Parts: sequence; structure tokens; C-alpha cells
Amino acid sequence: MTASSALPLSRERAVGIEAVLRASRLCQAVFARLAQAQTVTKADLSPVTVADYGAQAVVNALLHAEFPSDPIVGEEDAADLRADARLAASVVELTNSVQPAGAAAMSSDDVLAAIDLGQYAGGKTGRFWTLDPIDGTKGFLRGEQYAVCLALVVDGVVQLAVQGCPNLPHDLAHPEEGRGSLFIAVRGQGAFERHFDSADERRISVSGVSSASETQFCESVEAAHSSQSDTAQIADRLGITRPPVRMDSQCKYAVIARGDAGIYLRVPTRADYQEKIWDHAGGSLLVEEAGGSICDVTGKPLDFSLGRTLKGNKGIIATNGRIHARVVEAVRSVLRL
Ligand SMILES: Nc1ncnc2c1ncn2[C@@H]1O[C@H](COP(=O)(O)O)[C@@H](OP(=O)(O)O)[C@H]1O
Ligand SMILES: [Mg+2]
Ligand SMILES: [Mg+2]
Ligand SMILES: [Mg+2]
Repeated sequence: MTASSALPLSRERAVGIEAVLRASRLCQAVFARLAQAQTVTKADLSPVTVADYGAQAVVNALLHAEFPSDPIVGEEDAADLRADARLAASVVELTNSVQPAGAAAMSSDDVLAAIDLGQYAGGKTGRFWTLDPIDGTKGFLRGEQYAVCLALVVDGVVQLAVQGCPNLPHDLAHPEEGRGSLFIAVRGQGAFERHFDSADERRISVSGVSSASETQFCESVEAAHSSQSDTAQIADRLGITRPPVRMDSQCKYAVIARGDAGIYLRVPTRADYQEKIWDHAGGSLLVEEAGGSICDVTGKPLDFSLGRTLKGNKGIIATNGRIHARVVEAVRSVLRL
């Protein structure tokens, strides 16, 4: 089923899908070409690859061509590329490799300027896009899960999500049967999945389990991003006996939205860490539109209106909805909140 063009945000939805598919193709090409993608280290010590820059250039350029007055809150900026001509040249080559046939090639200046369109501050009025060109860069580098995550925020509320998950199995129990899904949600219109090789969409919904002990929970692979000792205690308190599903990136939101797991926990490892809006905007809408619930570890709704970070929130709890209150109670009790 495909959403009718009469529905709200249908043009944004179609452009978002095209942008995320192009960026996902670019990332897959980088991984295939470079066993060890060229990486540089940003000030926060997170790895960033030529694919992160290229994917941000591709998405921003298309958004800017279609919606020239919409600002963009993107994770990356071109400062390191301006200081490294070789790195910049490989990003320019990559960006041009996924432009449609017949499109004029982007110059180095065009590509760097497109990346830097992502520096908007965000906030509570008007509309802006938020982009994580590769969420889960560490997963990408390991050949595991990562996601290209795009969302549209209007007056502080997420209205559209398009998320590409190139390595995600169509069926987690049968990874050999195919990988690569796109997840799409528009507020009020439901959540959908389509495979990379087909335009057919199917509506997805969260799992129907009504007891937390019967489900599995997901969390980060990286122990520095979420406290795995706290989540083990929370799982214990909920009577969950199955091991956690550890997965990088917002693919975790997709598997909650699709009903593969019932709970996603992200428990802060440091008091001063502020979650970034591009790490949660799209995923949170996917879960809500699939029938689930989301809040922070204190039970507060996520607030995307405060700038580039979720500075009013700490951590994340996303569930299938039916078990939400019970999970929030267990998290608060273990974390003594
Ligand atoms: N100390 C920390 N706590 C929580 N998240 C962190 C973190 N340091 C980095 N991150 C974020 O965790 C994201 C990956 O999420 P996950 O752990 O679910 O795979 C990273 O996104 P990028 O890979 O886009 O940089 C980064 O923004
Ligand atoms: Mg990063
Ligand atoms: Mg991220
Ligand atoms: Mg990223």
C-alpha cells in the first residue's frame, strides 16, 4: 500500500524516501569498496567516515533543491573536510556517484556547502529537518547495523520519519532471506516498512505482548552509550529471562515498531550527556505510529523543541505501549528516580 498524494506531507514523504535511499546506496557502496573506510576522529572521539559526510551531502542537497527555505539540523559539518583536500575529494566523488543520471556534477564547493546546510540550531517554532546521515557509525564500520535517519519537526513536534536500515534483516529470525528496509511514518498516518528492492509498503505495528517478562529488550552494542549493568537489573526486575538484543543505531526503534522486540532501553552512563535530536526524532515517531509509547527514563515525554539536543530529557524508554507503565516503574525503581 502506498500513501495517497492527497495526504498531508506527501511530497515531503516522497522526497525523504528518495533522499534516504540515495544516501543508503552511498553507504553500502562505501562499505563494499573500502573494507576499512577512511575515518577521522571528531572532537567527541566518535568515528566519522567518508560515508557519513557523503550521505549528509546527498540528503541535504536534495532537501535544499526541493524545499529551499527549510533549515536542517544535521550531525556532521564540513570543517574537517575543508582542512583535508584528499578526504574532501573522496567525499565529492562519492556524492556524485549517487546523483541521478543526467544531473550536473556537484563541485567540491557545492558538496561542502551542502554538508554545512546542516548547522541549524533547531528550536520550538517553524519547521526543520533533522538528519543523522549514519546513525551507528560504529556498527557501520563493523559491518553490522546502522541507519540513515531523517525526520521533519514542525513547531517542536516530529511529523515525518524516514529511516533506511541497509543491513537489517527483513525477518530477524531468517537473516539469510534478505536485508535492507526503509521505515516511514507520518504523524496520524501509521508506520510502514518497505524493502530496498521494492516500492511496496506494508503497515507495521508493535508486538501485542501484555506482560514485560514475555518480551525481549533491545539496547546499544556500545556499553558507553547505555548502562548495560543497569539494564540487566531492570530486566531482572521485570522477570525478563531472554538475553538482550544488542543492536547499533535507530534500527532498535524499527524492531520495536515492527514487533520483533517489546522494549528499547537507553540508560545514561554519564550525568552530563545530552542525547542528540537526530538520534531519536525519527525513531520515536516510528514507535508511536506503530502503536507504541516513548518517554525518557524519568517518564517525561521527549522534547524536540529545545535545540540540537534533548536537553530536557535523560535516556530513553520505548515500548509496545501495553507494558509501558510497568517498564517505566521498573526503570525508575532501579535508577532510584
Ligand atoms: N555517551 C553517550 N551516551 C549516549 N549516546 C551516545 C554517547 N556517545 C555517543 N552517543 C550516540 O550514540 C549514537 C549511536 O547509538 P547506539 O548506541 O544506539 O548505536 C551515536 O550516533 P552516531 O553513530 O550517529 O554518532 C552517538 O550520537
Ligand atoms: Mg556520530
Ligand atoms: Mg547517531
Ligand atoms: Mg551519525
